[in-house]
Amino acid sequence: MSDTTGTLLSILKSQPVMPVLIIERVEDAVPLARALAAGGLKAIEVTLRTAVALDAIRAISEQSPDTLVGAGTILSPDDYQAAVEAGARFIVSPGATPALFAAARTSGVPYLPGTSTASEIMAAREAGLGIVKFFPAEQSGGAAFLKAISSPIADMKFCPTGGISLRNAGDYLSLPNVVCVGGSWVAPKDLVAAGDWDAITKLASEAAALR
Ligand SMILES: O=C[C@H](O)COP(=O)(O)O
Ligand SMILES: CC(=O)C(=O)O
Repeated sequence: MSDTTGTLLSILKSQPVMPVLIIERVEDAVPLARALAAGGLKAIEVTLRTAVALDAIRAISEQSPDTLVGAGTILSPDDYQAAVEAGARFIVSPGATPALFAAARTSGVPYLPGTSTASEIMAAREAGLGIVKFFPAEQSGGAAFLKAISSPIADMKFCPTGGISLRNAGDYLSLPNVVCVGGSWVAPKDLVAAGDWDAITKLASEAAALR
């Protein structure tokens, strides 16, 4: 196992649910991260889907010391580097490309690529990674896919994401090859817009108690 896979596994094993966040207003970043950490979800993924995402990652890494912030929706090596410079402690992408595997090889910051087929999982394994995202999980075969893949590709671990909520998270978390699940349900858009941080802490506590 590579050092970065070891680092990533210890981050992802520390909680059953990884919040996947789309932050529209930079001023929401720190209170949102603190609300999630108060509920027990300290590792979070801020997606690079908004203009303020890098500033949000920077603010969280500087002002929410209990949080371990990662960056999602990394589509290029430039995104990878910008996210690391902003303070991201791990990097997530919806799929994977040779350029991103190369960026990961030369970075000390671990990479969690998205996969949804046996060949993509094998390519990540060949690149030296021991854990990948399974995305979009529900649309790509769900828990049944991960159960089926565990026999031919027995040494890979997964963080399924996409279409997962409190209702079906247990189907994934009960599988031995699943380390945690990702999901946006712990930070709903309306609660973030309303600044209802207590409600988000409650959702995070429910999620943190899974498994
Ligand atoms: O793009 C989607 C995110 O990865 C999370 O998916 P979700 O909103 O279905 O939880
Ligand atoms: C969906 C996902 O994996 C990402 O945005 O990075």
